[in-house]
Amino acid sequence: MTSITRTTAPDPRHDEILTPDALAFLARLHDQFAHRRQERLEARMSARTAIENGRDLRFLPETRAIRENTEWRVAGPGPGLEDRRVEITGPTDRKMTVNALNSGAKAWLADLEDATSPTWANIVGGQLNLRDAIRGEIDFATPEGREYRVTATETPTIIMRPRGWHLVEKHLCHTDRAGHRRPASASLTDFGLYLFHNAHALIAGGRGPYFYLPKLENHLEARLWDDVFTWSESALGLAHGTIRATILIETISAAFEMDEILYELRDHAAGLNAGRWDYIFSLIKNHRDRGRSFVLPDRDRITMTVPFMRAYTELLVQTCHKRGAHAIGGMSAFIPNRRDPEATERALAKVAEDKRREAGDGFDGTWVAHPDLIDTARAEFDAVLGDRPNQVDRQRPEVSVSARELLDLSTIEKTVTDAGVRANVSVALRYIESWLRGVGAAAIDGLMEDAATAEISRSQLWQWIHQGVVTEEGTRITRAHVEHELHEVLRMLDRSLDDRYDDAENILRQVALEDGFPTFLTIPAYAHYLVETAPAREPLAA
Ligand SMILES: CC(=O)SCCNC(=O)CCNC(=O)[C@H](O)C(C)(C)COP(=O)(O)OP(=O)(O)OC[C@H]1O[C@@H](n2cnc3c(N)ncnc32)[C@H](O)[C@@H]1OP(=O)(O)O
Ligand SMILES: O=CC(=O)O
Ligand SMILES: [Mg+2]
Repeated sequence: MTSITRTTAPDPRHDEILTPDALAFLARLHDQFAHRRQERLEARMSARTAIENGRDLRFLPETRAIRENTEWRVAGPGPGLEDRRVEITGPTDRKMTVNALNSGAKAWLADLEDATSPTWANIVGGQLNLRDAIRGEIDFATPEGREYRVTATETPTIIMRPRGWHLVEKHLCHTDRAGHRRPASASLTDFGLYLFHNAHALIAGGRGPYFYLPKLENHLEARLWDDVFTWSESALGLAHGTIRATILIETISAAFEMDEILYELRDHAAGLNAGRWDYIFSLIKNHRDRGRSFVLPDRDRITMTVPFMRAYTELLVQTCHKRGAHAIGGMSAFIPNRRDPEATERALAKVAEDKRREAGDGFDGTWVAHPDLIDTARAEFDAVLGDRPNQVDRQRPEVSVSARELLDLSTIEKTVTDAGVRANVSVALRYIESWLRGVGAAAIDGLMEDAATAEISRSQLWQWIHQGVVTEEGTRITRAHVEHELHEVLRMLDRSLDDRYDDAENILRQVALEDGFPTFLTIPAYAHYLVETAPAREPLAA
């Protein structure tokens, strides 16, 4: 008998999400797909080893026919997804949920990935908030008496982003037919609970169960998601193709398989998104041992206009429109500050520039991190789209991107500065501290920081140390130098008795200063710091 078991004592409202039927659905999902997830994760390790050993990524010869076949198209937008010109992203706590629903954006990426610290309270609480929001029951008041109410006449279409395949959910355990007990897959948990509780209500409301799929590395991972969708539709009595997915192209290997990823998910795919921050992280991570030619400059110098980033976004728009899929732009990290009009003006100018370029390149919509950015982003897309809901019909036959261009860092100016090292230490440390307190997206030095941007900071530190990079000022970046910077940053912080800087420092040391390179900082950080101990073990479903 297979089962999903909770490893923590129940919280009364959590029982509305972790119902016996929902857990039984999760158990069946895991019976079907847990072993295939494991296979895909093992395949990731061998792919990485090949790159480490000098093999360059390439367009796959064995899938050439899929790329060259001009006939096939994807399902395209489901109801409520036709016009996605501005999408707001953010975590799913109750306040953010109400604010996102009132924001005026066309869609809301309700995020359990980069912007969420996966504490058990955030994960189940997020599911509760989504469930309440979809049923129009999300209004609440803070203890101080501030009331939050959904007042918008038209709320954004909700697109939920489950956690990536690499993560586990240790507060649920799956026992398979052979009696092996393992932590649940975070992706299957997030996807399964959301679909189980909300699919029928979403459809009744004229929209549907829509997902962003994060951190895919290749088309076989897309095939796994497609099989998960098809199986789940059948299990829950939904018509095949009801689920729609927008797939993030945010790993360097996925950039070589955009057509193939859309093809695998063609009955469910609505679009691709250019997830720039994880993309940069993935480029660094996979080539970290490949010598100086893969070293990148200070984080703030890796802009969207450097040639390898342009090659990636141009290819993405071209591929999407060829297949009838939406191309959705990414996140400018500049955020406004309601207490600082000048900083806000600078951020709005940066965001406008970013969105103007995306709309001009053919993207159909874009992301913003903050409600005060919506008007700015919308104006740039309105200028290009006018009354049209999207520009999917705009083909880009003139675009021709080679494998070499996706990987060519030779034309980028590679300056690393002392300030760039200090900024990476400071941002990574402060972000991890926030994440440990359960806050997965934070405004730090005027920028939006989340798990993806923090990964860039820590992986640059690792790579600069291992490649013996010397800064513009002549400092050799060694472990001792980064340790020194870490002490300086810690010394200058405003500390409080209940902050988590000691733990954050330990994590940063582990993920940036040791010889080993954890594939994601959130894996060890989650296992050691976010998992609650188990006061109760309660078998719930069979
Ligand atoms: C790499 C990627 O994956 S990008 C996608 C993942 N990252 C994200 O989604 C980040 C989303 N953005 C955020 O989380 C926030 O904007 C932050 C953390 C960057 C800044 O948040 P704050 O410090 O609260 O900003 P600020 O104080 O200016 O917020 C003003 C109001 O706007 C609300 N707000 C800010 N951002 C958002 C958002 N993304 N969604 C909904 N409401 C928001 C705040 O809740 C606050 O509401 P209140 O007046 O009721 O208190
Ligand atoms: O998820 C988005 C990214 O930029 O990373
Ligand atoms: Mg990402």
